[in-house]
Amino acid sequence: MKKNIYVAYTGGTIGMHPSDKGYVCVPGFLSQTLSKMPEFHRPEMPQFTIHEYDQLIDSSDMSPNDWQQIAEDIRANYDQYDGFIILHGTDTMAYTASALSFMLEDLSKPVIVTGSQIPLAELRSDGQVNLLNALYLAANYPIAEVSLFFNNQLFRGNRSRKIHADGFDAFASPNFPPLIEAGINIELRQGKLSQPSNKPLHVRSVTPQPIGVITLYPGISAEVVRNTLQQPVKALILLSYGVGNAPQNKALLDELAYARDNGIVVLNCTQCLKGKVNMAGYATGNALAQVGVVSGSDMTLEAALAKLHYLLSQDLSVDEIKNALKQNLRGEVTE
Ligand SMILES: NC(=O)C[C@H](N)C(=O)O
Repeated sequence: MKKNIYVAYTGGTIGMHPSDKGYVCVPGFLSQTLSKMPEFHRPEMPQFTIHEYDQLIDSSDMSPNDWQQIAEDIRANYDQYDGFIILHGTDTMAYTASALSFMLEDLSKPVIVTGSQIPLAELRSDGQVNLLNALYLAANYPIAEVSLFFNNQLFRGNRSRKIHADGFDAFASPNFPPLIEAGINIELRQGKLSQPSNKPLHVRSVTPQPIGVITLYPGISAEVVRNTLQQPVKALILLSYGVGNAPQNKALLDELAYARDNGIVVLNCTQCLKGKVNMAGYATGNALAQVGVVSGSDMTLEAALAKLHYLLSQDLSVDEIKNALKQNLRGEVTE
């Protein structure tokens, strides 16, 4: 029996067409392009159905409401298909992959997010390799989690980041090894793939949440932090230096203490690409811990933001949210 894969096209370069304003999404164009590519219809390939969304978007326009639409779409088709491919723009792909990982609880089937840097219809497109491999992996490998396939590597979705604006190696997973490497052989990282759940899929809803993100820089003033902490902000991600350090500026630390006293969660993630936060390493990091800042450990910004959206959308107290942020919910953080 051939496997049956559901392909949702949300938008993004893979199905785009040039226009006088640059690339744009054109309804029907992706399906039309694919129908003319015989390799997708070879006997070794699974069966697949393409569902193009009514509003195809550049992924810069993605919002938590769109994450919800994708999650609902997977839920509605979960029993009829063996795996799911989400075709998505690369710009915010790592955010969507992270968000879906939290929203899709108890997955037992593969959900692979992919796209391309050059449209599928163009010469030298990377879309052919990305989509072909994603379909093949979804049909033949036991991937029971949300992952991201790009440039012959399958990454855990909530560990991935876009690291190259115009290269084919656009994604990396700086703090976690790739789940699968697709070379001459397809190599699985033993013990790294999540185990399939034996419970039914549970889709957790996410509603858009007011979350601030501040990158620390030399000379940052307390006013910048104060302005970001204005109502209705519920959480702040602080992209700190190195292992989680910040200037020992009293006015700035007072703003963070204000956040703590007013139920605003402050999460400390490093602005470094690799490694993790350790607020016990230096006095400058310890000062943050003293004012109630929570360690984001080795979570990516994308995973941290998606996790906060997810947690703030559930019925949880501030303390419960702070606790859950430190826990490994979907493989997003190293314990
Ligand atoms: N390569 C791409 O898909 C980039 C595009 N701007 C998008 O994110 O939709």
